[in-house]
Amino acid sequence: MAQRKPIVAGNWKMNGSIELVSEISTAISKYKNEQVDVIIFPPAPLLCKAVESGVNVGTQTISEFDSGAFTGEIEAKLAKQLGANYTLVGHSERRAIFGETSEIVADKFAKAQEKGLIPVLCVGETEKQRELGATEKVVAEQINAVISKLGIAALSNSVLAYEPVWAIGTGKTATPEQAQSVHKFIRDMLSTQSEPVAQSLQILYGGSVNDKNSKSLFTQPDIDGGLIGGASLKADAFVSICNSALGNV
Ligand SMILES: O=C[C@H](O)COP(=O)(O)O
Repeated sequence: MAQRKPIVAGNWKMNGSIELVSEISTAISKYKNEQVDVIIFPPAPLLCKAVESGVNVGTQTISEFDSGAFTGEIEAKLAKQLGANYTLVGHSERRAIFGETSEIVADKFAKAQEKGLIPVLCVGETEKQRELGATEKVVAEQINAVISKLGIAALSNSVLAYEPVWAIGTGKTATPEQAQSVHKFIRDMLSTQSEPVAQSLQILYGGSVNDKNSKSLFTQPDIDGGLIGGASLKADAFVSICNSALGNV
């Protein structure tokens, strides 16, 4: 089986402060040469502060357009120049609140890669969709929107995050077995198109991950770390989650 380096990513959403950048960057500086990649996704106004602090940084979304009359948007080329290395695309809050369709998400994914950012493609089903037994169908459609536009090879320079919408910010984490089952489904689905891409792709779990449940999630064979919301805003909890990705908690 391919060795995949774990990633622990903190999505601050529209939270945080200059002080928090300083606190978290100090707390996670010890992971620089460790066997885990730690990435912070601060709100856009904190991007430069976060880069200056020395942490590995991504944006929470990116425009599918090049520069121009797009008030409020984040340009991929500029984000890269400023020091971002990653961007989230298709987070469920962007899909649900800001109307991003899977086609728009695929355009954003393409623009990110074109400008040198690594896209972290977020996918996941709602509670209703899970109840209807449509989890795999929904996740497959969200991933296939990118593959149809760019081909399977595009996924080799990206990260995937499975985030069941019902588990986000609710305290209702998927069980390790539930999460592993969807991660395995994704890897099996991709392996029908490219075994090397399927085996090397890092697939993160997100949804109410905390310092108590991270280890049992991260030790699942197809879970390669986490995309952390609320718990990434607390230095102690976030450090503990990073440690569990290293397997030393
Ligand atoms: O991007 C992160 C996810 O939305 C998870 O958020 P949460 O850890 O607060 O549930």
